[in-house]
Amino acid sequence: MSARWTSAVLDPDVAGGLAVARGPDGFLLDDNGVLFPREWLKRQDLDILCEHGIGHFDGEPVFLLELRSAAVVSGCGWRGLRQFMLEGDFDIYKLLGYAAQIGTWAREHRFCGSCGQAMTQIHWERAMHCASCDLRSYPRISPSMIVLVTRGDEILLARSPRFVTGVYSTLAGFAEPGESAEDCLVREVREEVAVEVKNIQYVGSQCWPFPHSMMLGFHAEYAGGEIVMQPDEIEDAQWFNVHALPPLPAGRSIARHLIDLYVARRLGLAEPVLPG
Ligand SMILES: NC(=O)C1=CN([C@@H]2O[C@H](COP(=O)(O)OP(=O)(O)OC[C@H]3O[C@@H](n4cnc5c(N)ncnc54)[C@H](O)[C@@H]3O)[C@@H](O)[C@H]2O)C=CC1
Ligand SMILES: [Mg+2]
Ligand SMILES: [Zn+2]
Repeated sequence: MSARWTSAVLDPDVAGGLAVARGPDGFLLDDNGVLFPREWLKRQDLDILCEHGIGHFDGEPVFLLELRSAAVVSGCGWRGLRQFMLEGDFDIYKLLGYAAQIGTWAREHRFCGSCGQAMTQIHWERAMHCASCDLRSYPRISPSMIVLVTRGDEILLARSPRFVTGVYSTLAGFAEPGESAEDCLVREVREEVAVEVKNIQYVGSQCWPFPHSMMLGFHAEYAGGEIVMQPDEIEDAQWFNVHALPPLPAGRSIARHLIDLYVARRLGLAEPVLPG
């Protein structure tokens, strides 16, 4: 949610409004951006898998056209969601992050996971329904813990082989069934760097639509152990002094917020605000 964007379940059988199109290479855009007049967009040569009414932008109804394949639309190009996260209007990124999660979910829930029959959209709540066995499937959200571990002026950062060259970040991992947020955090830190933590403090949360994480951000203090890196997951992990930090994650990420917040407190600077 944001000042300009609010999600809502809208009936795609009602005409009009604006639409975004999502294909394998991201979202369609032209010089005016990603929001197109919906009826115009549907007249283009697009291979539409499904359509969902997703909310309102500046009061206008917005729909998602989820495409089966890429298409050429004259005067338009494609841009991945990550690019919108890194730069440009934050409200548009929020809208597209939501659209991407709904698109991924709709694509992966066309058939009932229980009996295998085709599912249909419910128009009064965000769910796919199986008429055959009455199962309802809701959008998938994956809780993930992310934690900045600190030891006085030092902070523990690590690199995954998937990261941009040189960038170090906070430790993160998906919750498993049976765990509390704190259990997950302690397990992930143990697994990834073999370090023990204490004084776990919740800081804040962030939707991370890559593809459907809900990041719960924490601060924790070092309690013991020497760094032992988890093979494959962690390429390098080090204690960095707050005065000599390596290249850090993107400005809008909660990873960056956790780091900036601790550094600000340590150095007595103004505290940053988590983009939400
Ligand atoms: N917004 C931010 O600042 C940051 C967000 N993240 C996100 O946090 C999430 C977790 O971080 P990772 O270190 O990658 O996780 P992780 O440490 O649990 O390991 C990733 C592995 O978990 C497995 N996995 C994938 N999806 C899963 C799911 N839904 N549930 C359980 N296991 C799953 C896969 O084997 C994958 O290779 C990712 O979505 C990542 O993009 C990570 C760091 C910063
Ligand atoms: Mg991890
Ligand atoms: Zn079924």
